[in-house]
Amino acid sequence: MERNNLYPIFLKTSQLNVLIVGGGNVAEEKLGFLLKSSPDANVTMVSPMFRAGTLTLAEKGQVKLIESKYKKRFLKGHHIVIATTDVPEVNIKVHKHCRKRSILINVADNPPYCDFYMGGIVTKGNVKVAISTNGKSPTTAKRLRQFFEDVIPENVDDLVKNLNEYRKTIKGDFEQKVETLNEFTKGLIETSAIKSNQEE
Ligand SMILES: C[C@@]1(CC(=O)O)c2cc3[nH]c(cc4nc(cc5[nH]c(cc(n2)[C@H]1CCC(=O)O)[C@@](C)(CC(=O)O)[C@@H]5CCC(=O)O)C(CC(=O)O)=C4CCC(=O)O)c(CCC(=O)O)c3CC(=O)O
Ligand SMILES: NC(=O)C1=CN([C@@H]2O[C@H](COP(=O)(O)OP(=O)(O)OC[C@H]3O[C@@H](n4cnc5c(N)ncnc54)[C@H](O)[C@@H]3O)[C@@H](O)[C@H]2O)C=CC1
Repeated sequence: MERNNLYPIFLKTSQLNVLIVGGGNVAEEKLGFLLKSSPDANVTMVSPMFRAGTLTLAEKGQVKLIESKYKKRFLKGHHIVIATTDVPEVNIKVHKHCRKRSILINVADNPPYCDFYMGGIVTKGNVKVAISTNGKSPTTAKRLRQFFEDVIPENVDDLVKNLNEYRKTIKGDFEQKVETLNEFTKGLIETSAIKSNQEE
């Protein structure tokens, strides 16, 4: 069976600068998903035109809009770039410039030119789940995202917060703490395993 070898990480986008090249449909979609997951992300967009919806989204977040064609000087200070123009040569040029500068680049909807893929993302309080199909079926990533949005309970965050409090009260060395926390949370997995077996 093929397997997904990508390594997911959870970026602190408030400490990073993201550049989106282009201001059309795809740019707006990517910006929308980015801000949905990370409303505090620092984003700059460069494009000769922006959609009305993009302007609205930009007002809600830390988004700077530059009305211009792409120039490589706009890469300065950016850690991550998403290229979305409708001119393939421009996207490929952005890719080349980023590679030269070791900046991570995603050419939206163009897997061979992506250092990373955007994923389907579910956020429930402190809990976040990110989904990738290895670029094979973004639609499946979207459907799985919708599925997990439904099935992960809203109060999962209470569990995390309670365990965080409990964690502070446990005495003993690191190993004892790990053991206590594992013993305490064992039931969570067993209960759901029993439940799903019963449902089958
Ligand atoms: C490889 C990847 C690179 C990247 O863009 O990062 C990529 C590539 C491509 N997307 C395409 C199209 C569509 N993308 C979506 C939706 C999403 N696409 C996203 C990610 C990714 N898309 C990365 C892989 C993720 C993974 O590993 O699974 C999501 C998860 C996140 C996000 O966009 O932020 C977001 C859902 C978010 C959500 O809802 O939660 C839909 C569905 C819809 O809009 O209803 C369609 C139309 C239906 C279809 O075609 O499937 C095409 C064909 C373009 C063409 O036809 O030319 C390619 C190119 C190709 O596959 O070759
Ligand atoms: N719209 C969609 O759902 C999908 C689009 N695509 C592809 O993705 C690409 C982009 O699609 P859309 O966003 O819909 O196109 P679009 O035409 O809505 O947007 C393109 C954007 O790129 C900007 N742009 C053009 N040249 C530029 C330059 N030199 N520097 C900076 N910005 C520049 C334009 O001003 C515009 O804002 C196209 O190649 C399209 O074929 C692929 C899959 C789905």
